[in-house]
Amino acid sequence: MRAELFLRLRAEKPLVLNITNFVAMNVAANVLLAAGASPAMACAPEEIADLTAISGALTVNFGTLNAEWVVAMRLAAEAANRAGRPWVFDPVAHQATPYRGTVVAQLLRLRPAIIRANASEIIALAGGQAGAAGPDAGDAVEAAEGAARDLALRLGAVVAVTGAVDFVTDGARACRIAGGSALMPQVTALGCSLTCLVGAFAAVAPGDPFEASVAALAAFAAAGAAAEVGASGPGSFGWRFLDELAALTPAAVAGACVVPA
Ligand SMILES: Nc1ncnc2c1ncn2[C@@H]1O[C@H](COP(=O)(O)OP(=O)(O)O)[C@@H](O)[C@H]1O
Ligand SMILES: Cc1ncsc1CCOP(=O)(O)O
Ligand SMILES: [Mg+2]
Repeated sequence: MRAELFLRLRAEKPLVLNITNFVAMNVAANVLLAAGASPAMACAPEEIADLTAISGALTVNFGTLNAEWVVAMRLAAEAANRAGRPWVFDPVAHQATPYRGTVVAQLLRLRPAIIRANASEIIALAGGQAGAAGPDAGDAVEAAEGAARDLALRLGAVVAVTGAVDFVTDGARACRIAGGSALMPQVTALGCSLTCLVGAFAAVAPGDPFEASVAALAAFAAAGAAAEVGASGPGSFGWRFLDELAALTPAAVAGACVVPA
């Protein structure tokens, strides 16, 4: 299934609309291009519904939030729902401020198909006490697995928690994905970029956000492990990672360590 989705992504090059943060815009566009998708970054409320309607999927990331972007995010999520397109939510550091907390509640009501976040963000989303307030995780993925299952059932969404070993669940099914590299959290916006890649896989997997999420995380795990070979730090890892994403094969995506949980 993962290899098939990857081949479909490469063949169809889906247009993926991303409302993402200033830090991630360039990084994520390069990640999507390297993986084989077609990225569009936008945030104007005036055009966001129109752009959503012509895109295969929408991703929403509120890392560098402001009031105008919140309007765009709501309009885009509503347009995605109207058009039957999946939308993926990355609530970066939503636990940091009351403003983010208000916005996260508004956006969750608009029914994301997939939530992709780190362990601290998922724990906080489920109402728990997170070990970090900023964009970097302060909790292990294992500590967020219960919260992820609860959220998936409560929201009717797939929840993908990332870290050293990722965890994906739709409330009924669950699996863990190992691989990647400890250098990944040392390169900014790779988590945000992964959210965009989850959107790309969701665009070519209509009706199966669970498999789409697993495939995207497996692709990152495979490319991350390969990029670590020969990398001497976060800088060289960053460009090697893009090269490895571009060089990914269906066999490498299928061969990633994915274990039912
Ligand atoms: N210690 C680690 N070892 C291997 N892969 C990791 C590690 N930490 C994060 N990753 C990978 O980095 C990517 C981004 O995840 P993460 O760092 O959790 O997101 P965020 O940047 O949103 O906090 C994911 O593919 C994840 O599997
Ligand atoms: C540093 C930073 N500040 C606001 S958004 C952002 C990027 C976070 O990226 P990621 O969640 O992928 O580490
Ligand atoms: Mg993040």
